[in-house]
Amino acid sequence: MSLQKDLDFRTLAEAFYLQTLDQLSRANLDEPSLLPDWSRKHVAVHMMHNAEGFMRLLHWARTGEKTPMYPSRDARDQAIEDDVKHLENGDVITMSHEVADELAHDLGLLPQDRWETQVVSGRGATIPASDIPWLRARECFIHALDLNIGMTALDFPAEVTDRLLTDVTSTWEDRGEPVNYLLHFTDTGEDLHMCTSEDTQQVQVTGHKAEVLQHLLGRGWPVSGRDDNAKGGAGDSTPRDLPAPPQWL
Ligand SMILES: O=C(O)/C=C/C(=O)CC(=O)C(=O)O
Repeated sequence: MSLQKDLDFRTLAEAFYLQTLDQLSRANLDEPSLLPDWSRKHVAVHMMHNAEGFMRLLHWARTGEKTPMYPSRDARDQAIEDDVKHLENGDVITMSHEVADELAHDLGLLPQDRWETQVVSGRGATIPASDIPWLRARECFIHALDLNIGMTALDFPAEVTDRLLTDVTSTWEDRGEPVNYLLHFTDTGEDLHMCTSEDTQQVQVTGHKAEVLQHLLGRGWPVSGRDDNAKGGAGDSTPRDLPAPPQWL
């Protein structure tokens, strides 16, 4: 995947996320997100901190000065809780826009020959700086769903759905997570055998590629007006029968 493509995905994703956030009033930012124990405000604050963390990694790549994304995972979690408590809801929405602009600015500052500089992600993985645009893009797309206003993976561009499916597979493979899925996509007619362990009982999932993706991401089955979905999904396995997938990140 080219760097320019990932930069374009990031721009698109940021707009997708901010348009979702902007539909919330100040008051309903306090309501639950799709993530356990997190309000929508937790998601929004995390997204601001995530952009700031990626800016620290871009600084690292640009200057060589080692500036980690977060001091530690615990410090990251505490900083989210602190800002949820202390920031006004209206300020969180305004600052979310500002920080996205700052990140776009910093991405534009990185010279061509610094993109392959190795930095350390917030999850401790050593990555080239060129991974940052896509990592931010996927945070934006997935956390837009977590804001819990009814946005679904069916709203993602098809290329993003494909890319996220590849990410889910490679993450499970890298982690040695035993999965054995036979996926049938009703929109494209494709079958995908996503298998890291033949010994694991096979689970068959049938639906639009985006619906299947959303399920595999652990965000439930999208509620839509489609007839086959209303019946619980066409094919061998209805969404209601499906076991929860392993956590992917
Ligand atoms: O998705 C990844 O592999 C990496 C993501 C991050 O480094 C960002 C975070 O984990 C975070 O902001 O909490």
